[in-house]
Amino acid sequence: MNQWDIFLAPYKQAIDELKIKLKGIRKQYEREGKSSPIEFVTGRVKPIPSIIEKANQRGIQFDKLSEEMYDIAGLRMMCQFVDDIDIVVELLKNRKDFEVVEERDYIKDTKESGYRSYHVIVKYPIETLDGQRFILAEIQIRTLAMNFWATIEHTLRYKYDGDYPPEIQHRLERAAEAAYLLDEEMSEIREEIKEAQKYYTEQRSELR
Ligand SMILES: Nc1nc2c(ncn2[C@@H]2O[C@H](COP(=O)(O)OP(=O)(O)OP(=O)(O)O)[C@@H](O)[C@H]2O)c(=O)[nH]1
Ligand SMILES: Nc1ncnc2c1ncn2[C@@H]1O[C@H](COP(=O)(O)OP(=O)(O)OP(=O)(O)O)[C@@H](O)[C@H]1O
Repeated sequence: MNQWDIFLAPYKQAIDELKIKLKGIRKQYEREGKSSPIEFVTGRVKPIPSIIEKANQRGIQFDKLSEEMYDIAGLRMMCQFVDDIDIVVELLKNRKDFEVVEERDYIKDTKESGYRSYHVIVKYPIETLDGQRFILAEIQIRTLAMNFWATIEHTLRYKYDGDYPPEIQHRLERAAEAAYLLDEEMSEIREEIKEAQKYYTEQRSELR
C-alpha cells in the first residue's frame, strides 16, 4: 500500500458505510409504501489529482488535508422535488450516527455560475483497529434538474478550465434558468405525480 492508499482508506470506508445508510432511508420509505424524498444516492472518494490540485490552489498543507478539505469523502442525494430537499436535510440533522457541522444553501443563494444545491458537511465516526476516528464528508442534496445542470457544467468546466467562450456561457445561463423552471413546474404538479407513482407502485406489486 502506498501513502495515498493508506491516507484514503478511512475515506473509502466512510463512503461505503454512508452509501449503505443513506440508500437505506429510501428502502425504508419503499417498505412502508410511502413515496421517498430520495431518488438515488451516489458517493465517491475525491480523485488524487483533484486533491493535489485543490490543495495547491488553496494553499492547504498536506498534513492539514483531513481538517481543511471537506470533500475528500463526498456523497450526493438526488430528489425529485425542491421541497424534498428540506425533508432530506431534516432527516440528516436528526440522525444519531453522524453530526451535521456545516450547511450551505446554494438554492437560496444560487452561485454566480448558476449552481444550485444544498450542501451539508457531516462529521462521521468510523471504527478502525486503532479506535474511533472522525471523518468529514460533504453531502450535496439536489433535485434531478439541478444534478443534470451541474453534471454538464462540471464536464464543460473541465474542458474549458472555467473560462467559457461567450456562446457556451450564454447557453449555460439559459440552461440554469430552464432547470430552475423545470423544478418550479414539477413542484406545481407534485401531488399529481406522487399519486401517479403510488398507483404505479401498487399496480406493480399486484402483478408480482
Ligand atoms: N458543477 C458545479 N459544481 C459546483 C459549483 N460550485 C460548487 N460545486 C460543487 O460543490 C462543491 C463544493 O463547493 P463549495 O461549497 O463552493 O466549496 P468550496 O470548496 O469552498 O469551493 P469549490 O470547491 O472551489 O467550488 C464543489 O466541489 C463542487 O462539487 C459550480 O459552479 N458548478
Ligand atoms: N459530494 C459529491 N458526491 C458525489 N460525487 C461528487 C461529489 N463531489 C464531486 N463529485 C464528483 O466526483 C468527480 C470528481 O470531482 P472532483 O472532486 O474532482 O470535482 P469538484 O467537485 O468540482 O471539486 P473541486 O472542489 O476540487 O472543484 C466528479 O464527477 C464530481 O461530479
